[in-house]
This record gives sequence, C-alpha cells and structure tokens, in this order.
Amino acid sequence: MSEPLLTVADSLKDRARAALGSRNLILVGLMGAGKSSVGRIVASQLGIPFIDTDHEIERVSRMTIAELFAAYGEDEFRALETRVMKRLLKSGPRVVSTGGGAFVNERTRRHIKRGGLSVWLKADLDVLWERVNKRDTRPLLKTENPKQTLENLMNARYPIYAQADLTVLSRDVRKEIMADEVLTAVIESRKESPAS
Ligand SMILES: Nc1ncnc2c1ncn2[C@@H]1O[C@H](COP(=O)(O)OP(=O)(O)OP(=O)(O)O)[C@@H](O)[C@H]1O
Ligand SMILES: O=C(O)C1=C[C@@H](O)[C@@H](O)[C@H](O)C1
Ligand SMILES: [Mg+2]
Repeated sequence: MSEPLLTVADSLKDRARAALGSRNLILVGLMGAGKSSVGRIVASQLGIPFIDTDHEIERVSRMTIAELFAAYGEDEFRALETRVMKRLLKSGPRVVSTGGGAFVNERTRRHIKRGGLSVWLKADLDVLWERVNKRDTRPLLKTENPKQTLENLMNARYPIYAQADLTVLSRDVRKEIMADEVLTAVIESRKESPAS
C-alpha cells in the first residue's frame, strides 16, 4: 500500500528538479522565515548542493556575522554579501539560502535576479518572532524593542521581497512540508512560463 505514496513523493522532486534545470534556486525573506533550514531540505530533495550565504560569509571572513557588523558596520557586510552572492551564483544548479537583507540590497538583488529562480518565504510577524526571539545572534534585532524592529523591517522589506519570482507562505508546519511546497511552487512556475 505504501508504493503509490512513494511514487508521488519521488515524482514531486523529479518534476521540480526537471523544472529547475541548470538554474539556481534562491531563497529570500526575513530572519526566521526558514530560508536556511528549509533550503537545506529542498537541496537534499533535489540532489543538488546547498549553500547558505550567511555561513559562506562567516567562512571566508573567519568571523561571525555579529563580529562583522561590530567591526566593520552594516555597509561593509553588505558589500561582502554582494561579492559572495555574485561568486556563488556564477554556476548552478544550487540551492542558495540568503541572509535576510540580501534581496533588499539593490546590487545583490540584481545578482539574484540574474542568477536563478528566487523564492520568497513569506511569514507573518508572530511566526517570525516566535522563531527569532530564541536566539540573540542577529545584530539588527539588538534593539530596545526587537519585535517592533522586526515589524518595521517587515513593513520596509515586504514590497521588495514581493519582487521574487515565487512566493511560498511560511507557517507553523513541519519544515519538510515547507520544502515540498517550495518544490511544488517550482513545478507550478514552469507551467506558467514553460520557456524559462
Ligand atoms: N517550518 C518550521 N517549523 C518550525 N520551526 C522552523 C520552521 N522553519 C524554521 N524553523 C526554525 O526557525 C528558526 C529560524 O529558521 P532559519 O534559520 O531557517 O531561518 P532563516 O530564514 O534562515 O533566518 P536568517 O535570515 O536569520 O538566517 C530555526 O530555529 C528553525 O529551526
Ligand atoms: O535581515 C538582515 O538584514 C540580516 C539577516 C541575517 O540573515 C544576516 O544576514 C544578518 O544578520 C542581517
Ligand atoms: Mg539563515
């Protein structure tokens, strides 16, 4: 009885893999949306490499993001993020999870738009807050009222994230379900623009 289910799951990843082709799949969205954790599962389902730009920045700089912000400031961090994104997106296919501000930066956004299919993991404030308030490693949330800061970031950034090719609603369901929804969105996008 389990065979038909296996076939459905297999065909989901096979169809998504075929729809993606040699393009990169780039996850964008706010802190806590699930870009890193869902991106890793999506990459494993597709059988292609996974890279997280925050981790890559920490690896090449040998500093944590908090240390980079403290030592050089946000502008230098953004410049490094742009360079890392450009390099990572030169070849594909890969799943690339971005830092929360990457798509907001105009130059980085240009690399992302050229570099593959972008997916916005869109979540509401309570979902994001529930996830990010457990750790205090995010420099932009080190404010007197971090929940208000998160809401301000949502208001400023959501119109920009909306420029991503695809949008998937990130909510309180298992990460594997979120990953399947990303794969489904990739397949659906192919139906809408078969030439891409
Ligand atoms: N669908 C989910 N259900 C439950 N917890 C989740 C889900 N998605 C992510 N999380 C948890 O929320 C936290 C933030 O997720 P994650 O690090 O993947 O977000 P992110 O978008 O990469 O954030 P950042 O921009 O800060 O890197 C993690 O602890 C993760 O385990
Ligand atoms: O939303 C942002 O601007 C950030 C999100 C994180 O992923 C890190 O890239 C950094 O803390 C900045
Ligand atoms: Mg992340």
